[in-house]
Amino acid sequence: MNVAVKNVSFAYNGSNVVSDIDFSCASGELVALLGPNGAGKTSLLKCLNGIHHPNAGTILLDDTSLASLSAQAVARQVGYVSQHTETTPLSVFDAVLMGRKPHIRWRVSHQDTCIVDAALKRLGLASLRLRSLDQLSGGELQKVALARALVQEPHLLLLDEPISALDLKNQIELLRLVRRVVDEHRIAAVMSLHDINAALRHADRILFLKQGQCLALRAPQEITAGLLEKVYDIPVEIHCLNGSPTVVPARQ
Ligand SMILES: Nc1ncnc2c1ncn2[C@@H]1O[C@H](COP(=O)(O)OP(=O)(O)OP(=O)(O)O)[C@@H](O)[C@H]1O
Repeated sequence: MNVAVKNVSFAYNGSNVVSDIDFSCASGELVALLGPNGAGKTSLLKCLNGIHHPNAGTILLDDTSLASLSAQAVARQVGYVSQHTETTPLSVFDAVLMGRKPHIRWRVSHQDTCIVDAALKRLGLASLRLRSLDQLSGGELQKVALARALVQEPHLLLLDEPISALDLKNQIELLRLVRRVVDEHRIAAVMSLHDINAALRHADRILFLKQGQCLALRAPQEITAGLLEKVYDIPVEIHCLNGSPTVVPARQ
């Protein structure tokens, strides 16, 4: 799927928190959203999944306006991993199965349960299959949320800080998994992150937001220390480590 965001603005109570954002994300592309707290990353992601309605601009999913699609049609195409996962007494299996809802016609099929089991295995959640969500750790919940979005088989995957509660191994594995899904299934993905180095390693392009505005949209190798200083108001250095640009705090 190709996604085109054209001059999108969004406001809470009349005050813009996303202003005139313009970018595209092609099939097979992973765009990272970076920026300080409160920059508008979550608000922009919620515009992309139809939860929020922009007060200006348009979002096109393969030339179809998102605003013209029913909630069901959006759910068939767009998967969303939110920043906060609700804990309910549902089992892990049932919670992930809910991701199949947009595709289920009359009843859950054998194929649906196979897809769910495969996602649980892929994310290392098989042993927690029957555990209640309210008995999971924050990191396990984050992986359940990704599994639910993956079984939806979306054409556009939206991820809001998907690694914030994960340990190092799980962070690396989850981002590699997202990268693989994007590459293998040629889906488009937009992911907000606070880990700049993870974005540099995994994203094709990075959109920097500050106070709701796009400061830059660049490929990882085009990012400069000056740009990061402008975004985060703190001096940094970029060094090449194992062939990848890596950001560290500037020596004082
Ligand atoms: N429901 C709301 N009503 C009013 N203002 C809100 C609401 N939700 C968020 N905001 C404000 O909108 C702005 C953008 O918030 P948003 O959550 O999109 O930022 P973010 O970049 O995702 O932040 P973070 O990195 O801290 O998660 C912030 O100033 C925030 O205080």
